[in-house]
Amino acid sequence: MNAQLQRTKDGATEQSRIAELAGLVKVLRRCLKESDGRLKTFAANSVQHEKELERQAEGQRLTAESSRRQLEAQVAILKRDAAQAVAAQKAADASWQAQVDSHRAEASHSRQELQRFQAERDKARDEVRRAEAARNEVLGKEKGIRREAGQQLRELEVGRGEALRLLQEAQSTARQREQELLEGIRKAEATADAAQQAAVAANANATTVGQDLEEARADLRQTREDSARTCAQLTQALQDLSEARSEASDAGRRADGLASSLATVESRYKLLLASQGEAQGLAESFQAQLQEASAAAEQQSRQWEAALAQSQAREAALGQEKGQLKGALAGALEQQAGLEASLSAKQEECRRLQSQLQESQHHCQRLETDGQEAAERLHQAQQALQDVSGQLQQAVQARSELEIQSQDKAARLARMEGELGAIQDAIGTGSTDQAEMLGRLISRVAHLDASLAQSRAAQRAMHNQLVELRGNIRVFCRLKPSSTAAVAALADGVSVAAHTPEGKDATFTFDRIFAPDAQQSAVFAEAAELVQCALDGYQVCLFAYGQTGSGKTHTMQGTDHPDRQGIIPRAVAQILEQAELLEQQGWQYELHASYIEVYNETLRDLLAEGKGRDVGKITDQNAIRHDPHGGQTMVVGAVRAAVQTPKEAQVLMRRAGRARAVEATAMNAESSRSHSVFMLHITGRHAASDTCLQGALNLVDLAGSERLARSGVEGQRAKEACLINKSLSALADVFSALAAKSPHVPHRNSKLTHLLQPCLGGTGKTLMLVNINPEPASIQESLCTLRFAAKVNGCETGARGGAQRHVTSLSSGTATASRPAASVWCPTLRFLLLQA
Ligand SMILES: Nc1ncnc2c1ncn2[C@@H]1O[C@H](COP(=O)(O)OP(=O)(O)OP(=O)(O)O)[C@@H](O)[C@H]1O
Repeated sequence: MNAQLQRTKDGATEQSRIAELAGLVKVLRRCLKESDGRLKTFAANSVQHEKELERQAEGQRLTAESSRRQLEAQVAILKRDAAQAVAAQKAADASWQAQVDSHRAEASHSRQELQRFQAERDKARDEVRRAEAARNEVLGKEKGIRREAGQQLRELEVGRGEALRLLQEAQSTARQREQELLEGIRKAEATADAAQQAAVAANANATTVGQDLEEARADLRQTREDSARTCAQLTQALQDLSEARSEASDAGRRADGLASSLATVESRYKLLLASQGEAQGLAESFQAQLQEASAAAEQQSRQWEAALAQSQAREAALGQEKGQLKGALAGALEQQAGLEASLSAKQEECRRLQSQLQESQHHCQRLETDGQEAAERLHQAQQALQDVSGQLQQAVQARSELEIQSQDKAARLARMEGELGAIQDAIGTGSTDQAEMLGRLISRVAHLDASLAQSRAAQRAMHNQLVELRGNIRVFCRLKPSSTAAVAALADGVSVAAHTPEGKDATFTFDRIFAPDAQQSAVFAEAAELVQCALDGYQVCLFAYGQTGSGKTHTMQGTDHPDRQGIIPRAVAQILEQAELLEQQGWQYELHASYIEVYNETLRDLLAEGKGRDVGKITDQNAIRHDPHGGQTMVVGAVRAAVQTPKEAQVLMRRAGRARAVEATAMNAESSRSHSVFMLHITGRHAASDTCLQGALNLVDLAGSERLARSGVEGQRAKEACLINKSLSALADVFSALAAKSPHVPHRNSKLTHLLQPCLGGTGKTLMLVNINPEPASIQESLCTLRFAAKVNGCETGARGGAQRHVTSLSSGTATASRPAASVWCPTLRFLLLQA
């Protein structure tokens, strides 16, 4: 236009200049009209932008305000809880301390008493021991004395017996001898009497013979006459006489013999008498000795008896003493037993008190830890609050900046309108300023676009911070409707109370609790922001965990009714909707879905065409392939179906639903006997920023954990149940390793954890939806589930670098795993901000 004007100035004629000027005026008018139109459009755009910005700022402010309020409420609750906990802890401490002190004093008193009794008992025992030793000594002595006395007595008895025997022998010998002698004397006397009688008879015979001789002489004379006759007779008589004489001499000899034998007998008798006297003397001496020995023995025996009596008396005294000591000992033992019993009772009580003390200390420690945690959370919350207040201030500042900018813009608009007026005025004088103004306006529009983009980037950064603040492993808990309930949601919206069979109430806190009346849409609204992260290049996993029949499939899939649709169809719809919205910003998204079943530790493609249990079975043991650069995970051999509309996704889900292993059990008429993983691979390309994002959304409906006794399954079903429980425990092991910050996380222990490794490894984002059947009959399973969920809730994945996006350069294809704060542009978030 300037050149045209210049040309006009330089060489045209007046006419042609007028014509040219007229033409120029027309051109200027057209330009003016165009610029007018563009200005109007710009003004409309600016107004729209301004409104948009205002709306965003308002939304931001409201969000920040509500976050601030929530945080303030949380802070207040935490402060109150912490104060209550500290007060309760102090009171409990004081009471326990008092109890412990009193019990300690009692225990030490009892200990002292026990020690005193033990000392007494020891003394009594010593005395008893001494008495027993003395008694044993006395008994030993007594035994020795008795033995000796017995020995001596026996010896004396033997001596006495010997002496008696000898005496008896001597007496019997003496008596025998005496009798023999008496017999001999009697015989000798009889013989002497007989010999005397014979001699008397012989003397009488001799007298008679003399008389006869006289008579014979007389007769001789007489007979001389009768001599012849008498001579014969005489001779006869002489013969007789000689015979008588021989007989008399025989008798004399015999009398001599008898006399000598009588002398012998007499000497023998004398000898015998002497020996009898000796024997008598011996016997007497023996008798005397015997008497002496007997007397000595008797004396000794008396002495021993006295000693025995003494020792018996002593023994009796000792026995009595022993009895007394025994009594005392028994008393002492009884007392000791009593004391020991009381000591053990005291010790028991002491132990109980100590354990109570320990428990209370543990409780105190727990309370302290809770307090510290609460303080930490408070601190974090305060920091978050500060952050949020900072963000709020920033937002307010941004808003005021925007307001200033809009005021600026209004002023500029006014100025521009003025300028326009001036241009219109200056139509006759030239359009140089108008052209400059147009240039300025164009650059201003570009500047406003840039500031709008900046403000959106700030919003995204804030959103990411918000999601980061909420943690990369989050746990929601949903309670199934039930007429009777042993598990109930608390009013704070983040806790449930479970009434245990022991009659206690256990409280569990999670990121969010859905009461039994929570609608599917409300559950999804909370999960939506995580779903959204998949569009930004994150590996996202959302899984439903819980006992069989607790509502996992209901939560994840729901039914076709729009109000009862579960998370999977809603997530797909949201992602498609967002992808469409982001197209306006230059993003092109591609979605591919796979639907994998893990049944009895075998992978199956639920989207495979065909019928029968073996259709889609993936036999390749290495079918799961993870991108080493943190990109998408593929299952080799599984269908990857392109998804462009929610309808297509629905068709896929129906196809998968038909193929899924479902059985009727005692707990659920349609129990899922497998884990199903809906894998949505999302690839976003942004040519202007040379960016390619690869995210994944894994939506998992786990098979229900079950106790075989309750679910009533047998055979193949029981085997299934065992494998289900095994793979669930492998999942629990992965979370335990993450919670313990173990260097090794056992992802490969089951197909399920291997498949979800990128999401469960600490670099992805995970949401666990815990489904609880609150009916009292399921309380054991509910407690197990809640405990496991609490463990998962305690997992900290920040140490592993936190969640990372997978971003590559479209031109070079090089990949970068980036943290949310990196400069690469995140495509989503407006939706999330509105949700938040
Ligand atoms: N929140 C709920 N509101 C209404 N009905 C529910 C809810 N949760 C579950 N149900 C119903 O309870 C029954 C069992 O639920 P579902 O099949 O989802 O359990 P599941 O945990 O998937 O069991 P399994 O592990 O055995 O497959 C279904 O009929 C379902 O419709």
